[in-house]
Amino acid sequence: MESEQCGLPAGEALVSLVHEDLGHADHVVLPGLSLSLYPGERVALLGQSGAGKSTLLAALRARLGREAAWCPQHHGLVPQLAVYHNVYMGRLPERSALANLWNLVRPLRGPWQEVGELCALLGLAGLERRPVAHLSGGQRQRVAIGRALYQGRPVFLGDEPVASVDPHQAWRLLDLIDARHATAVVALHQRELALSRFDRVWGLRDGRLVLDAPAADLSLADLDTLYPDASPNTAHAEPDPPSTPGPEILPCSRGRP
Ligand SMILES: Nc1ncnc2c1ncn2[C@@H]1O[C@H](COP(=O)(O)OP(=O)(O)OP(=O)(O)O)[C@@H](O)[C@H]1O
Repeated sequence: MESEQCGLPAGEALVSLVHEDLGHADHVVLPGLSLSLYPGERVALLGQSGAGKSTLLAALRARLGREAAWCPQHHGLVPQLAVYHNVYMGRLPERSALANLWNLVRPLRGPWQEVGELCALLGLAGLERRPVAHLSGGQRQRVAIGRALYQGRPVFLGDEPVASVDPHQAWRLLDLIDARHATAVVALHQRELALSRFDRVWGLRDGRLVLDAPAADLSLADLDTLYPDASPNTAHAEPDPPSTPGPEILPCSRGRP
Protein backbone atom coordinates (compact mmCIF):
# COMPACT_ATOMS: atom_id res chain seq x y z
CA MET A 1 0.00 0.00 0.00
CA GLU A 2 1.37 3.42 -0.87
CA SER A 3 0.58 6.94 0.19
CA GLU A 4 -0.60 9.39 -2.45
CA GLN A 5 2.62 11.40 -2.28
CA CYS A 6 6.07 10.25 -3.33
CA GLY A 7 5.08 6.55 -3.63
CA LEU A 8 5.91 6.00 0.03
CA PRO A 9 4.26 3.03 1.70
CA ALA A 10 1.60 3.74 4.26
CA GLY A 11 2.23 2.83 7.88
CA GLU A 12 4.86 3.37 10.50
CA ALA A 13 8.51 3.47 9.54
CA LEU A 14 10.86 0.73 10.74
CA VAL A 15 13.60 3.33 11.09
CA SER A 16 13.57 7.08 10.74
CA LEU A 17 16.65 9.26 10.74
CA VAL A 18 15.88 12.92 11.26
CA HIS A 19 18.71 15.42 10.70
CA GLU A 20 21.29 12.98 11.99
CA ASP A 21 25.04 13.33 11.55
CA LEU A 22 26.42 9.95 10.47
CA GLY A 23 30.11 9.15 10.35
CA HIS A 24 33.06 7.67 12.14
CA ALA A 25 34.18 9.16 15.46
CA ASP A 26 34.77 12.86 14.71
CA HIS A 27 34.56 12.39 10.94
CA VAL A 28 31.02 13.26 9.83
CA VAL A 29 30.35 11.69 6.43
CA LEU A 30 26.62 12.36 6.06
CA PRO A 31 25.65 15.50 8.00
CA GLY A 32 22.00 16.18 8.84
CA LEU A 33 20.69 13.05 7.10
CA SER A 34 16.95 12.40 7.09
CA LEU A 35 15.24 9.32 5.69
CA SER A 36 12.75 6.60 6.59
CA LEU A 37 12.65 2.88 5.86
CA TYR A 38 9.17 1.34 5.73
CA PRO A 39 8.17 -2.30 6.25
CA GLY A 40 7.96 -4.21 2.98
CA GLU A 41 10.23 -1.84 1.06
CA ARG A 42 13.17 -3.01 -1.01
CA VAL A 43 15.62 -0.16 -1.27
CA ALA A 44 18.68 0.06 -3.54
CA LEU A 45 21.42 2.25 -2.06
CA LEU A 46 23.63 3.89 -4.69
CA GLY A 47 26.53 6.31 -4.69
CA GLN A 48 30.10 6.32 -5.89
CA SER A 49 32.91 4.86 -3.84
CA GLY A 50 33.30 6.79 -0.59
CA ALA A 51 29.83 8.35 -0.84
CA GLY A 52 28.85 6.87 2.52
CA LYS A 53 26.83 3.74 1.68
CA SER A 54 28.56 1.58 4.29
CA THR A 55 28.28 4.40 6.81
CA LEU A 56 24.52 4.61 6.28
CA LEU A 57 24.09 0.83 6.41
CA ALA A 58 26.01 0.72 9.70
CA ALA A 59 23.66 3.33 11.14
CA LEU A 60 20.58 1.37 10.00
CA ARG A 61 22.06 -1.81 11.42
CA ALA A 62 22.68 -0.16 14.77
CA ARG A 63 19.08 1.01 14.95
CA LEU A 64 17.47 -2.20 13.73
CA GLY A 65 19.53 -4.46 16.02
CA ARG A 66 18.30 -8.05 15.95
CA GLU A 67 15.64 -7.19 13.36
CA ALA A 68 18.32 -7.03 10.69
CA ALA A 69 20.42 -9.68 8.97
CA TRP A 70 23.77 -8.27 7.91
CA CYS A 71 25.87 -9.10 4.86
CA PRO A 72 29.07 -7.01 5.03
CA GLN A 73 31.05 -5.71 2.08
CA HIS A 74 34.18 -7.77 2.71
CA HIS A 75 32.21 -10.84 3.72
CA GLY A 76 33.74 -11.17 7.22
CA LEU A 77 34.21 -14.91 6.73
CA VAL A 78 36.72 -17.09 8.58
CA PRO A 79 38.85 -18.46 5.72
CA GLN A 80 40.22 -21.44 7.65
CA LEU A 81 36.75 -22.70 8.50
CA ALA A 82 34.48 -24.70 6.21
CA VAL A 83 31.53 -23.27 4.31
CA TYR A 84 29.21 -25.05 6.76
CA HIS A 85 30.77 -23.37 9.82
CA ASN A 86 30.75 -19.94 8.22
CA VAL A 87 27.05 -20.16 7.39
CA TYR A 88 26.27 -21.65 10.81
CA MET A 89 27.83 -18.53 12.37
CA GLY A 90 24.70 -16.63 11.37
CA ARG A 91 22.96 -18.24 14.34
CA LEU A 92 25.91 -18.50 16.70
CA PRO A 93 24.38 -16.15 19.31
CA GLU A 94 21.17 -18.20 19.42
CA ARG A 95 22.79 -21.42 20.63
CA SER A 96 24.66 -22.28 23.79
CA ALA A 97 28.44 -22.08 23.96
CA LEU A 98 28.53 -25.84 24.47
CA ALA A 99 26.42 -26.52 21.37
CA ASN A 100 28.59 -24.16 19.33
CA LEU A 101 31.78 -25.82 20.54
CA TRP A 102 30.44 -29.30 19.86
CA ASN A 103 29.26 -28.20 16.42
CA LEU A 104 32.75 -26.99 15.57
CA VAL A 105 34.12 -30.50 16.08
CA ARG A 106 31.11 -32.46 14.93
CA PRO A 107 28.31 -30.65 13.06
CA LEU A 108 24.90 -30.91 14.70
CA ARG A 109 22.37 -32.85 12.65
CA GLY A 110 19.64 -30.15 12.41
CA PRO A 111 21.92 -27.25 11.45
CA TRP A 112 23.84 -29.49 9.04
CA GLN A 113 20.61 -30.18 7.19
CA GLU A 114 19.47 -26.55 7.27
CA VAL A 115 22.79 -25.24 6.03
CA GLY A 116 22.92 -27.94 3.36
CA GLU A 117 19.53 -26.87 2.01
CA LEU A 118 20.65 -23.25 1.98
CA CYS A 119 23.89 -24.17 0.22
CA ALA A 120 21.93 -26.01 -2.46
CA LEU A 121 19.85 -22.88 -3.10
CA LEU A 122 23.02 -20.81 -3.29
CA GLY A 123 24.73 -23.11 -5.77
CA LEU A 124 27.19 -24.29 -3.11
CA ALA A 125 25.99 -27.89 -2.82
CA GLY A 126 28.83 -30.29 -2.07
CA LEU A 127 31.10 -27.51 -0.83
CA GLU A 128 29.91 -27.54 2.79
CA ARG A 129 33.14 -29.09 4.09
CA ARG A 130 35.50 -26.98 1.98
CA PRO A 131 37.46 -24.20 3.74
CA VAL A 132 36.36 -20.78 2.56
CA ALA A 133 40.03 -20.00 1.74
CA HIS A 134 39.72 -22.51 -1.12
CA LEU A 135 36.70 -20.84 -2.74
CA SER A 136 36.42 -18.35 -5.59
CA GLY A 137 35.42 -14.75 -4.92
CA GLY A 138 31.88 -15.36 -6.14
CA GLN A 139 31.54 -18.50 -4.01
CA ARG A 140 32.72 -16.58 -0.94
CA GLN A 141 30.16 -13.93 -1.66
CA ARG A 142 27.45 -16.57 -1.74
CA VAL A 143 28.68 -17.99 1.57
CA ALA A 144 28.40 -14.51 3.09
CA ILE A 145 24.85 -14.20 1.75
CA GLY A 146 24.10 -17.69 3.11
CA ARG A 147 25.25 -16.66 6.58
CA ALA A 148 22.99 -13.58 6.43
CA LEU A 149 20.02 -15.65 5.20
CA TYR A 150 20.63 -18.20 7.95
CA GLN A 151 20.16 -15.44 10.53
CA GLY A 152 16.46 -15.51 9.65
CA ARG A 153 15.74 -11.84 10.37
CA PRO A 154 12.94 -9.79 8.79
CA VAL A 155 15.19 -7.07 7.34
CA PHE A 156 18.17 -7.72 5.07
CA LEU A 157 20.99 -5.17 5.02
CA GLY A 158 23.59 -5.92 2.35
CA ASP A 159 26.73 -3.99 1.48
CA GLU A 160 27.29 -4.82 -2.18
CA PRO A 161 26.25 -8.46 -1.69
CA VAL A 162 26.08 -9.17 -5.43
CA ALA A 163 29.22 -7.32 -6.50
CA SER A 164 31.29 -10.43 -7.31
CA VAL A 165 28.78 -12.55 -9.21
CA ASP A 166 27.55 -12.56 -12.79
CA PRO A 167 24.24 -10.86 -13.68
CA HIS A 168 22.25 -14.12 -13.72
CA GLN A 169 23.51 -15.11 -10.30
CA ALA A 170 22.88 -11.62 -9.00
CA TRP A 171 19.26 -11.95 -10.10
CA ARG A 172 18.89 -15.35 -8.42
CA LEU A 173 20.55 -14.20 -5.21
CA LEU A 174 18.23 -11.20 -5.03
CA ASP A 175 15.32 -13.65 -5.50
CA LEU A 176 16.56 -15.61 -2.49
CA ILE A 177 17.00 -12.48 -0.39
CA ASP A 178 13.51 -11.26 -1.36
CA ALA A 179 11.92 -14.62 -0.58
CA ARG A 180 13.26 -14.59 2.98
CA HIS A 181 13.04 -10.94 3.97
CA ALA A 182 10.08 -8.62 3.96
CA THR A 183 12.32 -5.56 3.83
CA ALA A 184 15.77 -4.99 2.37
CA VAL A 185 18.34 -2.25 1.89
CA VAL A 186 21.07 -3.26 -0.54
CA ALA A 187 24.07 -1.18 -1.57
CA LEU A 188 25.08 -1.87 -5.15
CA HIS A 189 26.57 -0.32 -8.25
CA GLN A 190 24.49 -2.11 -10.90
CA ARG A 191 22.06 0.65 -11.85
CA GLU A 192 19.90 -1.62 -14.02
CA LEU A 193 19.36 -3.93 -11.04
CA ALA A 194 18.49 -0.95 -8.88
CA LEU A 195 15.71 0.04 -11.26
CA SER A 196 14.41 -3.45 -12.07
CA ARG A 197 14.65 -5.21 -8.69
CA PHE A 198 13.92 -2.55 -6.08
CA ASP A 199 10.97 -0.42 -5.03
CA ARG A 200 12.92 2.64 -4.01
CA VAL A 201 16.33 4.13 -4.66
CA TRP A 202 18.41 6.11 -2.21
CA GLY A 203 21.27 7.98 -3.85
CA LEU A 204 24.18 9.54 -1.97
CA ARG A 205 26.39 12.25 -3.35
CA ASP A 206 28.58 14.94 -1.78
CA GLY A 207 27.56 13.90 1.74
CA ARG A 208 23.86 14.21 1.04
CA LEU A 209 20.90 12.01 0.21
CA VAL A 210 20.20 13.53 -3.18
CA LEU A 211 17.83 10.83 -4.38
CA ASP A 212 14.97 9.21 -2.49
CA ALA A 213 12.36 8.12 -4.98
CA PRO A 214 10.41 5.11 -6.28
CA ALA A 215 12.50 3.11 -8.75
CA ALA A 216 9.59 3.23 -11.19
CA ASP A 217 9.96 7.02 -11.44
CA LEU A 218 13.67 6.92 -12.28
CA SER A 219 15.79 6.34 -15.37
CA LEU A 220 19.40 5.25 -15.81
CA ALA A 221 20.21 8.88 -16.61
CA ASP A 222 18.95 9.90 -13.17
CA LEU A 223 21.24 7.34 -11.56
CA ASP A 224 24.22 8.43 -13.68
CA THR A 225 24.17 11.79 -11.91
CA LEU A 226 25.23 9.97 -8.72
CA TYR A 227 28.59 9.19 -10.34
CA PRO A 228 30.18 12.55 -11.17
CA ASP A 229 33.64 10.97 -11.57
CA ALA A 230 32.49 8.49 -14.22
CA SER A 231 33.91 9.08 -17.70
CA PRO A 232 31.38 9.57 -20.50
CA ASN A 233 32.39 6.12 -21.82
CA THR A 234 31.40 4.34 -18.64
CA ALA A 235 28.24 6.33 -18.05
CA HIS A 236 24.93 5.19 -19.53
CA ALA A 237 25.45 5.37 -23.30
CA GLU A 238 22.01 6.51 -24.38
CA PRO A 239 20.40 8.21 -21.44
CA ASP A 240 16.65 8.06 -21.19
CA PRO A 241 15.01 11.43 -20.88
CA PRO A 242 14.67 12.08 -17.12
CA SER A 243 11.19 11.09 -16.05
CA THR A 244 11.49 13.13 -12.89
CA PRO A 245 13.30 16.29 -11.90
CA GLY A 246 17.06 15.82 -11.42
CA PRO A 247 18.40 14.42 -8.18
CA GLU A 248 19.13 17.86 -6.78
CA ILE A 249 15.43 18.29 -6.10
CA LEU A 250 14.27 14.70 -5.82
CA PRO A 251 14.47 13.92 -2.10
CA CYS A 252 11.07 12.91 -0.93
CA SER A 253 11.20 11.31 2.47
CA ARG A 254 8.54 11.38 5.11
CA GLY A 255 11.15 12.00 7.76
CA ARG A 256 12.30 15.11 5.95
CA PRO A 257 11.11 18.31 7.60
N1 LIG B 1 36.22 3.42 10.05
C1 LIG B 1 36.32 4.63 9.47
N2 LIG B 1 36.89 5.65 10.11
C2 LIG B 1 36.98 6.87 9.52
N3 LIG B 1 36.49 7.16 8.30
C3 LIG B 1 35.92 6.17 7.63
C4 LIG B 1 35.78 4.85 8.16
N4 LIG B 1 35.14 4.07 7.25
C5 LIG B 1 34.89 4.87 6.21
N5 LIG B 1 35.36 6.12 6.42
C6 LIG B 1 35.25 7.26 5.50
O1 LIG B 1 33.89 7.56 5.36
C7 LIG B 1 33.60 7.94 4.01
C8 LIG B 1 32.47 7.06 3.50
O2 LIG B 1 32.94 5.71 3.46
P1 LIG B 1 31.94 4.50 3.17
O3 LIG B 1 32.72 3.25 3.37
O4 LIG B 1 30.72 4.69 3.97
O5 LIG B 1 31.63 4.73 1.61
P2 LIG B 1 30.99 3.73 0.58
O6 LIG B 1 30.01 4.53 -0.22
O7 LIG B 1 30.48 2.52 1.26
O8 LIG B 1 32.25 3.38 -0.33
P3 LIG B 1 32.59 2.03 -1.18
O9 LIG B 1 31.61 1.97 -2.33
O10 LIG B 1 34.01 2.29 -1.64
O11 LIG B 1 32.48 0.88 -0.25
C9 LIG B 1 34.90 7.82 3.23
O12 LIG B 1 35.46 9.09 3.13
C10 LIG B 1 35.75 6.93 4.10
O13 LIG B 1 37.10 7.26 3.96
